[in-house]
This record gives sequence, structure tokens and C-alpha cells, in this order.
Amino acid sequence: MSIHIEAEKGEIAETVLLPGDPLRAKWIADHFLENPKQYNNIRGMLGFTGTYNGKKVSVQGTGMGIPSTLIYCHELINEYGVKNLIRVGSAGSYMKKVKINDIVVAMAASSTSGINAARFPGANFAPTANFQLFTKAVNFAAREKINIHAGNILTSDAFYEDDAEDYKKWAKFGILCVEMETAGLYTVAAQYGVSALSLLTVSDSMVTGESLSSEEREKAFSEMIKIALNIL
Ligand SMILES: O=P(O)(O)O[C@H]1O[C@H](CO)[C@@H](O)[C@H]1O
Ligand SMILES: O=c1cc[nH]c(=O)[nH]1
Repeated sequence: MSIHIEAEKGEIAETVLLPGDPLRAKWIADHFLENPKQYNNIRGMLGFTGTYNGKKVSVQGTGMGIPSTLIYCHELINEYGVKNLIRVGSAGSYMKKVKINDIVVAMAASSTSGINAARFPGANFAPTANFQLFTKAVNFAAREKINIHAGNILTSDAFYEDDAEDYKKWAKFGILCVEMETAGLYTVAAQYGVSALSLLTVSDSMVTGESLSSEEREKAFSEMIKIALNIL
């Protein structure tokens, strides 16, 4: 048991899917895992372990933003020996070609977070995806004819930006979409020598103003989950 996770040692798999929303963790466990067993309810941040095609896999909610996500990743890696961390999140599109329900595989994550600026004063750390997981995801999507975008994304500390036009500056530099965790995830994975990948489904568009409802957001992510579970 760690401070925020009440699982016994051995109850969590080496590969963990990480949605921000704990109810999405339950939905994934209920719909995709064989024999799912809940191992965490501290703070309602649900975690489950089951199998997928016979392979042990866990799914753990992280909450929203880098600080919350780092708590769960730190404990999963250091207290439970987790080796592969795969975020399955939602994101807001910054480009016209990145449409609602499209999947983005994050090669790298730019960020407005101060976490690495404080760690590496006067320098920039580049949080990047694990190459093997990234390649497997891209190849699986190609085989299954699932359309994906791959590239740089933005991990923001703010969901509600002051300036609704700010996204245009990031889009000019190739940023596909915005979310709130990946730069933290890629950094903590690098810090402890484990593998991480972020898969994102577009739930909102800054370009068109479209948006999925919270119910659709919770459940509309089947193709992304399929990719995550098939790169184990
Ligand atoms: O859907 P999740 O995984 O929570 O991800 C996105 O949704 C939340 C904001 O609504 C932030 O956590 C953002 O990164
Ligand atoms: O617009 C969005 C959608 C999901 N997540 C974000 O951080 N922003």
C-alpha cells in the first residue's frame, strides 16, 4: 500500500493504462478487461487489474493535471514496479485537420508547466514518448486502418486559457492538440527509466468550437483503448 493507492504488492500489472477520469478507468475495466478486480478507491481514484487476451494489465485514474498525475505515476513506478505507462486521455484540437474523435499519438509534449523549468534552470528538457511503444502504436493503427495523427502536443496547466486565440501560435509551430498531463508523464518515465506513451482522443476543437458531452467524453474512446491494449 502506498499513500494514494491501497493495492497489495503484486496486485498491479507491469503495464498500466492511465485515463485522467477515474470513471473512464472503470469503463475500460468493465468493457475491455477479463476478470477485472478493483484495487483502489482512495480519493475515488479508481484502479483495476484484469487481463486482456490473457495478459495482465491494470488501469488507473490519474486525476487532472501534472501534479495529480505525478503522484500516481511516482507510486506506480516506485512502489509497485510498473514498467509501461500508457495514458489514454482526451484532448482539444489546435488544427483544422485534427478533428473531433481523431486519435493523436504524442511523440513529444511541449508544456506551460514550470516543473522542468524549476528542475533544469536556464535549460529546456524535451519530454518524449518511448520509441518502442510509439512505433508499436503507429504500426498497430496502420494494420487496423485506424487513422491517427502523430507529433508534438501541448501539455497545459490551464484548461481555461485567458486568450482563446492563443492556440494559433502553438499550431503555427506544429502542435496538434492540448491536454494537461503528458509532459509530466514523459518526464517521470525518463526520470525512473521506464516506458511511457500518450494516446489522446480529440474531444474538443479550439478551431471549430465543437465539443463532446461529458458522457461521450467518458465513453467514446474505444479505438484508442484498442490501440493501448494491443501494444502490451
Ligand atoms: O480526459 P483526461 O484524460 O482527463 O484528459 C483531459 O481532460 C481533462 C480536462 O477536461 C484533463 O485531464 C485533460 O488532459
Ligand atoms: O480542450 C481540452 C480538451 C481536453 N483536455 C484539455 O486539456 N483541453
